[in-house]
Amino acid sequence: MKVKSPVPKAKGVDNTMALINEGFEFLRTRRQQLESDIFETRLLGKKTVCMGGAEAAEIFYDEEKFYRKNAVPKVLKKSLLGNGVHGMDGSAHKHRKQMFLSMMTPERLEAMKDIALEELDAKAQGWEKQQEVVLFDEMLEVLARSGCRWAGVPLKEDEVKQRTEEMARMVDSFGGSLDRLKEGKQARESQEKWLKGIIKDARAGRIEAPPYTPLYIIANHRDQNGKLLDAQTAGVELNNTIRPLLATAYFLVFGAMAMHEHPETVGKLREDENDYSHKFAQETRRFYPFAPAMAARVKKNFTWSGYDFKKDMLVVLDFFGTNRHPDDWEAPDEFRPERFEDWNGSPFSFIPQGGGDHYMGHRCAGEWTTVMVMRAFFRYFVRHLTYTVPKQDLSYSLSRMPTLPNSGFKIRHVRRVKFDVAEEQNVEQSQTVVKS
Ligand code: HEM
Repeated sequence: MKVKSPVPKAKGVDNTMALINEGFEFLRTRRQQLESDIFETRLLGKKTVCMGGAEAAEIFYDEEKFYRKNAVPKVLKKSLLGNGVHGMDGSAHKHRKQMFLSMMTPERLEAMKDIALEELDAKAQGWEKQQEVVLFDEMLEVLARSGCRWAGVPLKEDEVKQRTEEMARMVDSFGGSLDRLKEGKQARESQEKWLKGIIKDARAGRIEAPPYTPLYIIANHRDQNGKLLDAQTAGVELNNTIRPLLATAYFLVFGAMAMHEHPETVGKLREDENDYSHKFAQETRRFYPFAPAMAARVKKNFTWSGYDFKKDMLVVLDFFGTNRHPDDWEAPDEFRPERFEDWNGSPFSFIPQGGGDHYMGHRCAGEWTTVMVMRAFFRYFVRHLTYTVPKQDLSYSLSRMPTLPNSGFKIRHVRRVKFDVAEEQNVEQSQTVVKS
């Protein structure tokens, strides 16, 4: 890690527009240009300290040093995140986080993977009759159906399109365009109303949810004060167990594209020796962009790396740039799944879904499910399907957040070659995933 003294300031009075225009590369490029892993700038008119790299991540996830309340811009609460676990701190956060992690037992992780495979296989049957399939759109629907089933949320057939689109719009909203933020906000309002109703129905016994489902767990969760969550908050948290699964669609499409662009990976995925599919999924999450950064505020004054962090100061951690930091990753801009063979497992150098400890901090509660679904789908793509990849625009812009290959990854001539999805469902993954 390199920090210049004094810590440099990025050029420009306010860099909000530069961040929106440059997207994923904004933080990394500034750190490279300024030759410092910490620099100052102004974002949304406020002085902001930006940092990247594993050591910076370790500090950022130290709960003694940082808090989350009011760190993320309000517009993102109204579109992407809602008013729930993401902005909580201290013991209230740990109590709420425990609620999410109680859903992630090995059995329930396997169940998520199995449900998702079943939905994928059902969808793939239709692909055989279609001339062309846009993988991204298909993945969104498969994941929306899977997430609702896993969460115990009833999703009527005539609601699938609307609810999938809403969740997709919320996920797509965070990159700064006003139109997308507005659409994300409308989608969130509709979802919160829907899920608030589902919570009320579950509490009144009108919907029966088995006790291991997120719907049951959230509807019956009691906060530290011993009271049930109000129905609105419970709806927000229920959404936090379904909506984020749709983010996996981005990684699935990037992974499919990686197979196409690195054909030597296909045979290795098919063989899956030494859990190659796990390494392939990890490298897909490291290499391809999804979550660009996270914000927090300084809890109390402290000095680190020669810089004075002042109480309440806004600090942004560069996720994308940390996943490609040359201190931790050799040839970081190359796609190499094998690099995970002897990876040291640091919770701070590889942070596509946040860093630190899942139980103690804000690291993503759905990281294990994400990896398992990715791995199972990649295995399914190479072992149970054949398809061709027509000429298309597979370029993707790093200035759009989130981003995706322009074509959404089109495939043609799809055939299912093995029809027994149970073969994949029987591949247990939770033991390997929860470890790393
Ligand atoms: C590609 C898939 C996903 C990505 C990229 C992703 C990314 C993230 C990120 C960046 C955070 C914030 C970390 C921080 O605040 O430091 C987060 C938090 C969270 N994620 Fe995910 N996530 C994904 C899938 C999921 C899934 C499938 C679930 C649930 C089943 C989930 C549930 C959550 C929850 C509840 C939090 C809040 C944790 C907290 O504040 O303590 N995520 N995720």
